[in-house]
Amino acid sequence: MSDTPPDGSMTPAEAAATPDEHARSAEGALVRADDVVAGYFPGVDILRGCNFFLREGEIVGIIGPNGAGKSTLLKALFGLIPVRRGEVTLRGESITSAPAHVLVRKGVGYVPQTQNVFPSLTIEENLEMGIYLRPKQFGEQFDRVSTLFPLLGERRKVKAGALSGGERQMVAMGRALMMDPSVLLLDEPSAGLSPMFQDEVFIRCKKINAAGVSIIMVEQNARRCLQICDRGYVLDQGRNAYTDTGSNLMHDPKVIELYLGTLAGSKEKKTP
Ligand SMILES: Nc1ncnc2c1ncn2[C@@H]1O[C@H](COP(=O)(O)OP(=O)(O)OP(=O)(O)O)[C@@H](O)[C@H]1O
Repeated sequence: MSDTPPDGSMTPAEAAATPDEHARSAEGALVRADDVVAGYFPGVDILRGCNFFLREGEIVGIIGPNGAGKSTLLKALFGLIPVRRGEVTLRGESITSAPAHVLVRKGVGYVPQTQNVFPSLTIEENLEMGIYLRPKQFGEQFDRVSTLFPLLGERRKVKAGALSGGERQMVAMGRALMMDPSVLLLDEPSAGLSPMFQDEVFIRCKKINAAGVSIIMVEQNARRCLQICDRGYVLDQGRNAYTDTGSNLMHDPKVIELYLGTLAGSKEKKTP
């Protein structure tokens, strides 16, 4: 049975969030989550049947109110919490609840929101931790990552604890890139940064994506996130509420009213 009412009472973005439409669109996706139920405590489900997909080359944003389950969805994709129902696949292969080190070997990187660097280690040592599974490739990968973010090479001997929040975020992303992942999961990369550094983070994400990495990004800064995303998902109470291109979501009256709030009338900024 179709989830979309024939009277067209759903907006296109709402209709796209239905399981039926998800099943149609997610065919051949790089990462795919179907009907995922997950949580932290027995009997308490935070994700209550989430659907998600990422195509090769895309940046996909996940936005929604506080406590909607955005970070929980990333953790479920990365095997940090058990999936109680549903399936997660990578290139069609099941990775449901696979441990993080297995996913890292398969080319998935994850940057948590907080405590994502070792403050007492240098930049170089932090990046070394990112490639402990293949230590012989350290030099080659450090050079590659430093080409993307020259500051990491220039300040390689500086302790991460001495860096600004924006620089620490760069170290965290750099470390996740050391294994040359094809997919990067970013949990609120702009959190706690000043507007200028937030902008830098979004520009950096575009740069990483242009280098061939597909990105899944959870963000509180919903408007800015949607500006750089190919597609976005709005989660609410552990379920899909809306999904569409970043641009369509940004201009969807219901999404503006419910989730973009007072920012709705604000001037849009362009990402170089
Ligand atoms: N480690 C944890 N243990 C128990 N409950 C948790 C844990 N992390 C999150 N939760 C709960 O799961 C729910 C969803 O949290 P989650 O962090 O996924 O939300 P979110 O959409 O990312 O929101 P926010 O932007 O506020 O982080 C919340 O009710 C939260 O209290």
